[in-house]
Amino acid sequence: MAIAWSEKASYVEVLSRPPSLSPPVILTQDELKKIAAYKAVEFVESGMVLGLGTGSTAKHAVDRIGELLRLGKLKNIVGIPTSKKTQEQAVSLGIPLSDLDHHSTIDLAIDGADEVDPHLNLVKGRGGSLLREKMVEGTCKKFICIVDESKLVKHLGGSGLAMPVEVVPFCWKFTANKLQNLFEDSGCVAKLRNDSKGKSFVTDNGNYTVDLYLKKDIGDLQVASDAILRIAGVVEHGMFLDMATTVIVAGELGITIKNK
Ligand SMILES: O=C[C@H](O)[C@H](O)[C@H](O)COP(=O)(O)O
Repeated sequence: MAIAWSEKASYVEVLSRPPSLSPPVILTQDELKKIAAYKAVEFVESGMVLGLGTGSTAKHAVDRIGELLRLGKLKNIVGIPTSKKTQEQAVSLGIPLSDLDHHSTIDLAIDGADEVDPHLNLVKGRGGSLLREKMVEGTCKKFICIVDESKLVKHLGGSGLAMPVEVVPFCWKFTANKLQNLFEDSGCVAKLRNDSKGKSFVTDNGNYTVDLYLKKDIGDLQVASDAILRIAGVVEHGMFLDMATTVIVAGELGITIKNK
């Protein structure tokens, strides 16, 4: 049975719905993202230093944190945003902000993902952010990843969708060719990402993004990660290996919380 959206509650955790209640509404993907995000925010406590993620799922979590601060249900939160966009959102919500230079230990980070494998490894960056996310989420005590169930995969990178790599603009074609050749056996095609105006997409850090499209999965992820990072010109890639401590999945049958 599909999860039902309650008009009274901001989210619901139901596996079935009493027949006496009004007919359930099938949730949209965005509503599922919101459910996962709100669940994650239940782990936030006053006084925490929080990594604030980026993307359409993380946006719901940041909104919720802002709301709880405004209502006085959370106090003394410091947010470390993982992108300029999240920074703007947090500022608009009145969330006090800092950065890694001033807070090198983060209690909890909450962020979305593009793919999640059964070992809680992630692909991130299809929305344009990955480097700041990796810096922030790599230094937190707990990293809760929030997704709707469409993000679950058996193997990272095998979905035919982009595996993002942030590269320096200098001779990006050279770097893209190196990346494509590295994964030749997986039928890799490396493409520079463009923005909505058809110009090279520029990250928050002034870099470009090369998206790797793979026909097969890339085998051992740690080996692939190390090989990518050895290419001069690569800044960082979107595989977040062994980083998420918890993944909250919202789906048709309710919420699933997977812990490392
Ligand atoms: O670049 C974007 C980030 O890594 C996002 O967290 C990721 O793409 C998931 O985004 P969304 O929640 O919008 O699906």
